[in-house]
Amino acid sequence: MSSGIKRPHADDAHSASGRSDQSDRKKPRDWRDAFLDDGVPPRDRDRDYGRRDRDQGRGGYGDRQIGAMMIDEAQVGDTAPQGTEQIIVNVSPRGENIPDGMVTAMITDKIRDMMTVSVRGKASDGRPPRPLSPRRQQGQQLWGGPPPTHASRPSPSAPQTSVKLPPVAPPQGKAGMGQFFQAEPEEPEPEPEVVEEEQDPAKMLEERRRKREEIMAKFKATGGKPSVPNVVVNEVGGGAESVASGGTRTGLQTSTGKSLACSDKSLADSPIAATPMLNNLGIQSSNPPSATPTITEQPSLAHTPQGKAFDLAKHPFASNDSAPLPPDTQTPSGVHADMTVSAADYDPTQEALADHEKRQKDLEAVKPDPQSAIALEIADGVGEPITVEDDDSPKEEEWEEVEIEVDDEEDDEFDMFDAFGDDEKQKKKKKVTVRRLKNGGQAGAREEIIKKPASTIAPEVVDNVDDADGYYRITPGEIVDDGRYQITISLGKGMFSAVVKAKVLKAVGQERRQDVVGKEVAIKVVRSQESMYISGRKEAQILKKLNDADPDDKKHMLRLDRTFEHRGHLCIVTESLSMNLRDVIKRFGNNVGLNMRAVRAYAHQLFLGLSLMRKCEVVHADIKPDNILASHSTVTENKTTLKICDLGSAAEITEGEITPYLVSRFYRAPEIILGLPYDTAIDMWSIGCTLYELFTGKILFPGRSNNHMLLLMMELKGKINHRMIKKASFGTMHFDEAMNFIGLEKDKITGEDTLKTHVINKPTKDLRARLVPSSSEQLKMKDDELKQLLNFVDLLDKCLHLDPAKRITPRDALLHPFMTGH
Ligand SMILES: Nc1ncnc2c1ncn2[C@@H]1O[C@H](COP(=O)(O)OP(=O)(O)OP(=O)(O)O)[C@@H](O)[C@H]1O
Repeated sequence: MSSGIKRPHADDAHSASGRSDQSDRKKPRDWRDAFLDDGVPPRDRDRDYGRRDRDQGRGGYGDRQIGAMMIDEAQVGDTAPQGTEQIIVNVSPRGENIPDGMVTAMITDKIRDMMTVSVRGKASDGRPPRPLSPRRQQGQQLWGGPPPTHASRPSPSAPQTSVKLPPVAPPQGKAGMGQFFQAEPEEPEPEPEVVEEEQDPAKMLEERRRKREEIMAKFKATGGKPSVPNVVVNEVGGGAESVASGGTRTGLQTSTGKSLACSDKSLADSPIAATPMLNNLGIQSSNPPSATPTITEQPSLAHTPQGKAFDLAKHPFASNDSAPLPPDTQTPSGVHADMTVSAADYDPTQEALADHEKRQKDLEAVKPDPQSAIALEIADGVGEPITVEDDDSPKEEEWEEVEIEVDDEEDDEFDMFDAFGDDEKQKKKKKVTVRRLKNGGQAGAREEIIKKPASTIAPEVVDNVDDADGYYRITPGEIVDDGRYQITISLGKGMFSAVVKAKVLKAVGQERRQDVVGKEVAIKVVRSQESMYISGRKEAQILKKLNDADPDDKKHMLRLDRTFEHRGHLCIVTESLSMNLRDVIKRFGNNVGLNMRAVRAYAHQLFLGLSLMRKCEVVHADIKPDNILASHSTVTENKTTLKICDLGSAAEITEGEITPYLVSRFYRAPEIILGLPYDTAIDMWSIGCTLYELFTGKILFPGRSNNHMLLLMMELKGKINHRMIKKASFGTMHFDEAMNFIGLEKDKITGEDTLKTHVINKPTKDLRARLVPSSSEQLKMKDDELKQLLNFVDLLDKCLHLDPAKRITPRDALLHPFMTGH
């Protein structure tokens, strides 16, 4: 049985401040602006664009209606000088049924043709082109050619001059398309030298479609979810109400089109993106197509090569970075209106603090046994020994910490007045903290642990070393542990500790190879509370076990140096790393997430870490972006190597005690909430939630409570099986006798808590629909990008299996096609 010390996690209502309004998301400016002719200045148009999309319930292309549009004409701006041209392509509904992808390809091809004309064209009379007006020059900086700005366009009221381009023979296979691009020059135009690569877009598209269908067919069997809404809510005492979202579908199509938010990214890595047109638009991707990550780098079971640099941010035009907003998070019903919670805005510490008391109450049921816990630590040889005296006192006695004054034994310097026989010299006093049992602590006879006195801070500040919450007050420059370390800066603060960066000042003990003078370390200064102290010792003990099992440091587990005590605080010395993954999301993927390559590289490292824990039979029990640290390369500024940290909730599998508050709520597996026995599979669940968050920048299950968490899980993954519910310690809190889910919800009108019975048969939401763009957008993706995205969805699906027995293991995850690329 465990020590009974488990860290509390919040379970209160999630702050509404964490919500992000998706409707505020702007569409990135892109080359499609060239096809808008709404007379709105570009910046305003961006905003308006989004509004129209929302209002009309379709997305992405403004007035252009997908599947029913034609390219009307290409116009050369009336004021364009010879040899250059301003191109405005009007896209207007005609009723013809042209697939969206084809329209895009047609437009892009045509514009590229036109740009070719622009580059190669010369005036028939040999004159150089007329200089551009300043306004056009400005525009040309953006376009590298004609500016498509509002100012340079004909106003809606002014007659537009439609001019035919010089005769550019439509390429083979484009029969019929040429008519859409009829444009005539205002003045006789020079005969351009048109060098046209022979292309057959229809064939190209057909080929892509065929490949795509092959890929989709392969994945259909594994991940497709039904599109039929099927969660029915029967309000107790009321009529049935459907809470099905509007966003469910066959798994590949988005009904709202909002998934197109990131769709423009697809162009950068697609063959289309490589056209001079995009280059001329000034759209530079820091991850050009040639740098597209290959997905066969190393055997996945091997360790990740250190320092292999990769970008983190999503690139505005990278197709595989599509992370559409979950359409099913935007239900007007309001039931799940709080679904979209930005990962960057979420602060789990606040939540943990709010729930601390609740958790303490919960722990009272299982009284911790500090004696056995401490004795166990000593037996394991973690850190420095703590004096523990035999104690046969009753366990129910309460502990207290007090400060007492004792003689300073170190005050034994030569005293010249001794020579005069001053035997009565007063010894200096110093303060020490002792921990003793409240009921039997008379005359100090029951003192248990003598903590180290303050040795490096002036006595006058001794009383003031902790703040009101028991955090040690950090003083940069302070020297701790008998001159061994000097604190430099604060690195972060959690529920249980303040973490500082420090420099090694002296190496103590030759056996400590890690003590290199000048080396930077992190010191976790645990809060001065008994439960946290014990929890900290346990953390060091488990970290040591994991490090010992990974002597070559290949499994992405934080490295422990040693522990010591400072002024009543347990201090855990570890390697010093850079920012945690929540900060990485905030900095490189705020609200949109990181790019697929980074997610894949991080996933690999996390699965390796998890495989080590599984091998050592250790459950981390608090995996979340906050507890995963990235290393910092001062050379490349890359955050490429991860380490799993904060093992304060970790325990041996055999110690796993049933508590519904283990793991931070958003990352909490269903078996914990239900009160079932658990193992390392709970960490796999948390990693699934974390990977989703890394890729989308959104929290997957932002439940307000454990009960709400279960509802969100079942909406996405279907019903929890009856076997699990029957065995669950807390099953009756969430399910009725007929195994229907009982949801605790706030009444929208009265605000009162009400119970609703949910008959859940199948999932109503779809992971794939949340992550994979619409089929028309898929046409713009490279095949391997689409395959990788679908593999990612499949892997997440397996990490998030409701039944822990069926959840993917770390080893299988490392061999999954998303990781191997096969
Ligand atoms: N080795 C380290 N190097 C750099 N920063 C660190 C290190 N360890 C911790 N930190 C920073 O301090 C923060 C708090 O650390 P940690 O999560 O271990 O503390 P905690 O008190 O156990 O927090 P929690 O509330 O998550 O349980 C981390 O999120 C991280 O930003």
